[in-house]
Amino acid sequence: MTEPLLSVRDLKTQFFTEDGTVRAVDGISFDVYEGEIVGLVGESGAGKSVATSSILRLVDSPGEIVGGEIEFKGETIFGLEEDDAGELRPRDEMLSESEMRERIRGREIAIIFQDPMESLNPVFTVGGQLREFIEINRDLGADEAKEEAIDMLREVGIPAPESRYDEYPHQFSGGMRQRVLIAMALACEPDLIIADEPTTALDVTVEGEILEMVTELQEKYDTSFIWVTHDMSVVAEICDRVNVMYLGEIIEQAEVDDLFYDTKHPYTSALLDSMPRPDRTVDELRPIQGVMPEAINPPAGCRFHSRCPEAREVCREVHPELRDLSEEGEPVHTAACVKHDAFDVGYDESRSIETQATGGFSAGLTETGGEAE
Ligand SMILES: Nc1ncnc2c1ncn2[C@@H]1O[C@H](COP(=O)(O)OP(=O)(O)OP(=O)(O)O)[C@@H](O)[C@H]1O
Ligand code: NI
Repeated sequence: MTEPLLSVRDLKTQFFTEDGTVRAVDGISFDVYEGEIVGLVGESGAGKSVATSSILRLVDSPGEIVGGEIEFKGETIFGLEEDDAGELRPRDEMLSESEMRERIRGREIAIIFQDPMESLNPVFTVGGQLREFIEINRDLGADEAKEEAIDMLREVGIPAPESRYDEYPHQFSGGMRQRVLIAMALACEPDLIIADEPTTALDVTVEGEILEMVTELQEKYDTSFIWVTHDMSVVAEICDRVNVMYLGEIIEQAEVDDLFYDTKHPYTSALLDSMPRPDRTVDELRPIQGVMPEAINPPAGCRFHSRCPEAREVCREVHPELRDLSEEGEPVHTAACVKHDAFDVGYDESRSIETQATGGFSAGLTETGGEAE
């Protein structure tokens, strides 16, 4: 197998707040290979955005990447080592802040956010902003950059790009603005585009059109994507491989078809049951029970046990690491759930517990779990 374009290993990012340490990203590992769209999916607060800002080293105080490694095209975006005194310090080969700013962000790794108005300036024309961005990042002259900007607008499906070039962001619809941001992201021909819920605020039809366009552009440019979403139907539509996040951890990792048709983690099943599907009526939708606990004090054992319909006593005690559960010769499919035989921690013999998913107990009672033994 070829080397991954991006490799994230045991990444940990925390926020040091007055209330305590928020373990927003708590030891995640995943790879992105050339030309694939990798999903990062999970409910609000799972740590998806913190994970992506960590990859760009854009985590601000009181947040900090406290551990792990991020390698991109053989270079170290993040990595620590112990010095002679046993203190952790950045490795020598770690890219400097100016290298990140001037060479990596925007050029080699582009990012698209949910709200295009965060990235577009309302007082300048759309075309002007795109042209300036191309001028700066690709060292082109103004005329050439303008031509390129119009081409890019056409490429992302803006009708009559020559005349729309001179319009202001507020004259564009939400979907059109998001297309402009995709044009901006593609303009520098980056190797990787990180898309953080770019279609979440749009209506389903517009979202569908944009996802279709991205799929086409992805094939044309062979760009890799990390696609952040809380929506499994978006995953189904666009991703090649998926990482499911829960409370700072990745709990299942698989190719998209395997994730949908051979689901291994109860949280993934719950996410899938909560999403509309063509083969089900709306009445059959089952929202995930309970709320995600705080990332300041994650529950012991499996972090999902307080909401899991299949939880047993052992789930309160054993904190499962991701394990590959695929058959020999099959693509890797990892999950962090002890109900699978591969974990061999006595799940079958363990007694079922009541959780928010089975009814009966409040979040407080199941999380402390004191009366179990
Ligand atoms: N600046 C901050 N200070 C303190 N905690 C933070 C900060 N930013 C994020 N967090 C916490 O980190 C955790 C992960 O947040 P993150 O924004 O990554 O979630 P997410 O999966 O992107 O959710 P959403 O779908 O709502 O965007 C949450 O518990 C959040 O409260
Ligand atoms: Ni987010």
